[in-house]
Amino acid sequence: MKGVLTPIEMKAVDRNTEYNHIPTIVLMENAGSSIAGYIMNNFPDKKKISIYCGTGGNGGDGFVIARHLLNQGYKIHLFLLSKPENIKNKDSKTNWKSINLISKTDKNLKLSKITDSSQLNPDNSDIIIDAILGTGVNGRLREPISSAIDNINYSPAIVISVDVPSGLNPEDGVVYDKSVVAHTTLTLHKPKTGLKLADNKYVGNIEVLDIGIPLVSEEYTGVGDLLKLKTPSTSSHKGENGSVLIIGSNPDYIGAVIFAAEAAISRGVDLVFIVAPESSAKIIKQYNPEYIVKSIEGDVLNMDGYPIISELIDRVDSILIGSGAGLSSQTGELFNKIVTSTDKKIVIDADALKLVDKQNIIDSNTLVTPHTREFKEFFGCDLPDKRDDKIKLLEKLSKEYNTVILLKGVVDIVVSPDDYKLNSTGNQGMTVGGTGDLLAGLCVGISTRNTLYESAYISAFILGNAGDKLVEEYGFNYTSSDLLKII
Ligand SMILES: NC(=O)C1=CN([C@@H]2O[C@H](COP(=O)(O)OP(=O)(O)OC[C@H]3O[C@@H](n4cnc5c(N)ncnc54)[C@H](O)[C@@H]3O)[C@@H](O)[C@H]2O)[C@H](O)CC1
Ligand SMILES: [K+]
Repeated sequence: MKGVLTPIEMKAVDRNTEYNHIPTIVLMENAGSSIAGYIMNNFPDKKKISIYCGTGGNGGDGFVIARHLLNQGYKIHLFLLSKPENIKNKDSKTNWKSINLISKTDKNLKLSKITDSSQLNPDNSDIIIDAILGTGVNGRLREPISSAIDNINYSPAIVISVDVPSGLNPEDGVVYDKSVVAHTTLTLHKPKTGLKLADNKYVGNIEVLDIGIPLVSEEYTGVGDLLKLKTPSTSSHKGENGSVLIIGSNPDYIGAVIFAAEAAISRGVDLVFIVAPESSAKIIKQYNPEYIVKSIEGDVLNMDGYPIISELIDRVDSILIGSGAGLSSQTGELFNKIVTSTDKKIVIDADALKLVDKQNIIDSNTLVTPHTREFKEFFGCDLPDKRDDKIKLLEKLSKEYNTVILLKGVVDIVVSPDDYKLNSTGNQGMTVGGTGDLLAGLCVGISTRNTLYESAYISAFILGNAGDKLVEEYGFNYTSSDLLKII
């Protein structure tokens, strides 16, 4: 598992936790109470505390912290840096209502709604808690947040930032406008990449607080991972939303490239080029006018097609080789030439796994998608029985051959040189022909805008999920065409 997360990876883990039946308000409660616990353990005697709150989840953490510290006898002045109706986050809204109610009854809590910076006065509390902005900050800091940050930075108080110092970019750690200068940053669940990249002056010492997110939310795929998909921009022109080249098929089997092409198109890919032997090219062309089909002379894919292929490689984002290509040595020569002559992303699937020499992928940017038997043939070694041993072996091979490995199985194991993820969606109905081509098509389609690693585990999740939906309706005898309709 990764030690630091980008904000979007954190959001995905958050969302996966909800998918794993833990409501997000529980995470906010855990965040707030663990931060309050840190304050009580480290500053037992500091009794006057200011908490500055924004309108998102970070602010919500602040409301929870106030509630817990009040119970420990602290005097709290809570500043909401907005009108309450601007609080969008549903969990923050709930905690706002509660802390607002408490302020009517508990004399140790003073609550101020700051809508204009003129309402801010020098802050002489012992401790200031910065719960203004966390991973959701974007753009120049608006008022009164901007002045509040100045106020905080001028004060002599010990400043504790919740999750991220407000104003610091949580991804790259850059201060584009201004940021709170924190004595300590209490980051939730895992450090965000920005904290590690930032000038330490802003972050102070980093403490990582657990908030009850189970390992499964990171180790396994979930709906949260779909948040990582780069959505096609509406104002895009043809080809901006990704273009792929699929090289496959042989006279006996043309369905593979069609399933792969349709799956890629289902992910919003604009341009699908297909290179096939002339005998199958004619039929493929008729299937969908969207395809740009180039045919190669001869019955099977061979080196005569390399000139047109290398031209197309320059025009696309990602390449898929193997779908129903057959096992002729001429095709093998072509595939090995392709993997050694471009640094574009390449998905090596199906028959290509029997034709490409693993030594040839080391300097390329590849994803291999074997099932158990294809794995043994491609890597020339057996798979251990225990899953942890499988993961260790896959991590070793992934590093050795600089490739992402999607090992298909009841639980798919996806391994990159620096991380792994498991996918448990799907069912035994998925063994029907064509599902591997759909998966490869999803991978090459998603990889036009995401990494090969993300595309592999997100594709496995999407396809398995589609299969699970079909089982509910049809039992196990569904077809790949049914799957295609769902994805
Ligand atoms: N698993 C977890 O990590 C948990 C995290 N939690 C906390 O939630 C925040 C993320 O919440 P989110 O609502 O996505 O974003 P923020 O609260 O950081 O800010 C969004 C909020 O702020 C406004 N805003 C954004 N940019 C600006 C700006 N430039 N100027 C002014 N205002 C701005 C925006 O309008 C939004 O209203 C995370 O950091 C944690 O602290 C939860 O506790 C749950 C578990
Ligand atoms: K903050």
